[in-house]
Amino acid sequence: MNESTTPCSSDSTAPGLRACELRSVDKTYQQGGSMVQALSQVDLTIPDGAFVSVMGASGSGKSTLLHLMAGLTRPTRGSVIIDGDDLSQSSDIELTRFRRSRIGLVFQAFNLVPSLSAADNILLPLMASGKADNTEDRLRELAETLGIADRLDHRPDALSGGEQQRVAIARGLIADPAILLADEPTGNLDSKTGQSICQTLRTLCDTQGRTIVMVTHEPAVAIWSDLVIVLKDGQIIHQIATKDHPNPQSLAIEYQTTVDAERSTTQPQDDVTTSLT
Ligand SMILES: Nc1ncnc2c1ncn2[C@@H]1O[C@H](COP(=O)(O)OP(=O)(O)OP(=O)(O)O)[C@@H](O)[C@H]1O
Repeated sequence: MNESTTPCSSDSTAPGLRACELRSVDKTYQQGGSMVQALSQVDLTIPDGAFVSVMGASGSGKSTLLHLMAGLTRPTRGSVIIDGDDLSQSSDIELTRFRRSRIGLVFQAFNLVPSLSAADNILLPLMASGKADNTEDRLRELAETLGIADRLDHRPDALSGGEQQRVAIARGLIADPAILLADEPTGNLDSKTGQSICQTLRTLCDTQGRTIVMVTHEPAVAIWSDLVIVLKDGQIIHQIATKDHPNPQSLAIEYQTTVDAERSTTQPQDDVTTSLT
C-alpha cells in the first residue's frame, strides 16, 4: 500500500481551508560521504483545525516532517506551504520571522528556560519579536485554559512535568500560531499525566479550532487525534481515521497490520518483528 497523495480530512474541520500542504517533498541529508533520504515524494494536506498524529518506526522521517513544517529545515525538492506561505521560497530571515509568528513548537523535553518564571517562559516568543506589551489578558486566558493560572510565578524546577509541558504549550500558543507542532509531547510524562496533556490538546482543537500536528510512538496518545499518518522509510504508507477505532488497542492493530504488510512485501514473514517503536 503506497498512497502517493494523502489528503487528511476530518469531520471536525472546515472544508477548503488548508493549514499545511506538502507537495512532492524530498528531504536528503548528507551524512559523512553518503546521502540519507529522510523523506521521499511526500504529499500531504492538513486542513485548518485538524489534529493529526504522525507515527512510524525510529528513523522513518517523523521529526524531519515536523521540522520541515516548522521551517527549521528546507526540502531538498518540492514545496512546503504553511498558512499560504511557501517556505521553500523563503530567505533565512523570513523563515525565522515565520517560525516566531506562525508556528508553535512543543518538545518532549519541555525546553523551558530554568531561570525564568512560567509567565516569562510563556511570553518569550513575544519578547523575541518585540510584541510583549499588553499581553496580560492573553497570558491569563491561556494560563486558565491550560490549568496553570496559579503557577505563573513559579520557575520550571518548582513545577511538575505535566505543569511544565502545559507552560510549554502556552508558550507555543501565545503568538496565536497557524499550527502547533508537538514532537512526542508526552514522552517524558507518566501515562496519566500524558493522557491529561492529550485531553488538553484535544480541547484546544475542539474549542479553539487549533491545528495540531503531533509525533508520537504511542497509540494511546495518537487516539486523541483525528487522523494518524503512518510513515515508513520516508514515505507516507497509510492514514488511519481514529473515529474508526473504539480504543488504542484497536488503533495499534491497524497500525501494526499496515507496517507488517509493508514489511512482508520486502522481507520474509519470519523476519518480521512486531514493535510500535
Ligand atoms: N541532521 C541530519 N543529518 C543526517 N541525517 C539525518 C539528520 N536528521 C535525520 N537524519 C536521518 O534521516 C532519517 C530520518 O530521521 P528522523 O529523525 O526524521 O526520523 P524519526 O522517525 O523522527 O526517528 P526517531 O523516532 O528515532 O526520532 C534517519 O535515517 C536519520 O538518521
